[in-house]
Amino acid sequence: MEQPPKRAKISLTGIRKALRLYEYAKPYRFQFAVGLLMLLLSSGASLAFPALLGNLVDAGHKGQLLQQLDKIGLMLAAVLILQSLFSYLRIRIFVSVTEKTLAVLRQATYSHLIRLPMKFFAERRVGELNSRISSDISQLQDMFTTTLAEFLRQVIIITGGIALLAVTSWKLTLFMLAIVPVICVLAVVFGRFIRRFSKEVQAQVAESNTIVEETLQGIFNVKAFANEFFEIGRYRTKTNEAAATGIKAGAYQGAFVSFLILGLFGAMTAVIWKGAMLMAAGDIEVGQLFSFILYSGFIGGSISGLAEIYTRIQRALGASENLLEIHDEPIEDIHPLPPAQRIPAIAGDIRFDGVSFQYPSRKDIAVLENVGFHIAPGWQVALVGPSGAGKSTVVSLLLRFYDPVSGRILIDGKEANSYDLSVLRNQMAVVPQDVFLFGGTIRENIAYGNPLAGEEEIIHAARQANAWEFIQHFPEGLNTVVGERGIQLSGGQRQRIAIARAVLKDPRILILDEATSALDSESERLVQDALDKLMQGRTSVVIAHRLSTVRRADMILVLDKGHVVEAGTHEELMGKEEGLYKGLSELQFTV
Ligand SMILES: Nc1ncnc2c1ncn2[C@@H]1O[C@H](COP(=O)(O)OP(=O)(O)OP(=O)(O)O)[C@@H](O)[C@H]1O
Repeated sequence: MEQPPKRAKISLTGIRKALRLYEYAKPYRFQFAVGLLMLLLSSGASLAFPALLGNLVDAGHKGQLLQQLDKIGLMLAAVLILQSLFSYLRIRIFVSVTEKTLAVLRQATYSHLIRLPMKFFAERRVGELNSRISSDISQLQDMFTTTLAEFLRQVIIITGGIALLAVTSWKLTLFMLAIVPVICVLAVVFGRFIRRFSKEVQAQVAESNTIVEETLQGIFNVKAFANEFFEIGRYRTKTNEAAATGIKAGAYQGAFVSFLILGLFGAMTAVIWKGAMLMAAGDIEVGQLFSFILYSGFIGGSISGLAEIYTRIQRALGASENLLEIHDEPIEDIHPLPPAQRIPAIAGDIRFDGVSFQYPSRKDIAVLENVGFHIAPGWQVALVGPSGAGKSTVVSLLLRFYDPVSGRILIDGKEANSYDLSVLRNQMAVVPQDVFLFGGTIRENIAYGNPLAGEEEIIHAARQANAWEFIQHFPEGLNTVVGERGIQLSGGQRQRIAIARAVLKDPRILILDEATSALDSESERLVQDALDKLMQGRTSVVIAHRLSTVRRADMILVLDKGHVVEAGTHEELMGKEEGLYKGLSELQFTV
């Protein structure tokens, strides 16, 4: 479910922090200043409007010459035209500044986000992060395009309006100020109270919808457990609750409308009544009363509007805090590699030396303890062991997604963290268990291994990966779109695309996470054959789930509960009576 937007208290430090985001708007500050000027002018023009209308009424009332009436009429027309022109320019300028600023902010946020270390992503849910960022940025968009302008406009209207009123009649102004703002504030508070109810109804309806969604998605389980009536009951309770809250909210809503009629119309009547008294006493003119009422309406509207703006500013501050939190996270030391730096920089010798590790999110659980092994360049090494033994963690450390808590990882005899991270990762390729294909074409998916590769190289890689044959069979060949709106590839085909990607990358160290789900034997043969070709002449580390594929490995590392418990070739390990490997392999072949 979407989270409600975060609201931050409006405080000086909060505002000062949020102003850091202003950096992104800095290049457009002159444009912004012009926008502000337009705002001032359009607000000023709107203040002139009631005064002129009042003059018009006065002139008419006093039976003044048509000439005089025409003059005021023309001035009004000019004010109207200017106001609409200023507003048009103000909106255009603000929107243009906002769009440019937000584009830069979006780019900066994304480019920071994608360079954050794995640790950051392991601790957060990606979907949440995604919706968080997009909603935070749209809050800021609101802030820059409308909220700020509205806020300034309303402040100008309230202060300017009151000043103008006081000049006309301070007696009536005091009377009006004693009533109108109070009613407006009450209306806002009451309105918020009611909104809380409607939010509650929405939440309850959403909960009942979740029941529908979950049970329909999991209809197999509902039916298999014969829980239809249990679910009907659950749904009935939730919908009845929502209805009860809705009915209660309705009662308050009715009261709110009555209050508005009584309060606002009452206030208006009171001001006009007082104004009429003053007029009778000869204190003010009819036109002045007319413009007085218009100004009071403007002021009342602006006071109510400020409450909404206050909430929007809180949200914008909350959104800035969220974004700044991401911007403040330290990023990985990575950078784009020029083609010259893509050439092999290592031979592929890997040594783990007393490596211990815990995940930063769960520091109490030792995932690897004193793990040591040596892999010579060109070796094929299999990592085996029960689920949760730490196989994937070894690979994550090798990729330097995390650093060991103690011990050292050496690549070609040099500490892994003494290498440039981008250069090191560029020497490695991963063929994962669940191959992730992007929604683009097959060509784009293969070229992910080396975005600079040309057509020839891509085809060569596809051939090496035994993928060319099936790709050729698609009418659009390499340009076939995969994923959601394109062709769905089979598990074996996806794996071969991933292998082609790795071929194209031409790494010194290859990491394979063997698929757990079995492919059919033909597909399995093609994948295995492609992998064999890929592994030639490189150091490869295979997380092996099916022991039948590790027989030919130069070394098998058996992990259990974070320790390397056995190491050796298949024959050596099979020779160990009571050994874990022997046990596992016997278990697998008998099932
Ligand atoms: N990001 C993480 N944060 C915290 N703990 C984790 C994280 N990833 C894995 N672990 C824990 O580390 C231990 C080792 O996990 P790992 O994934 O390395 O095992 P594995 O041998 O690859 O298992 P499998 O064969 O099931 O994939 C497990 O207990 C797991 O719960």
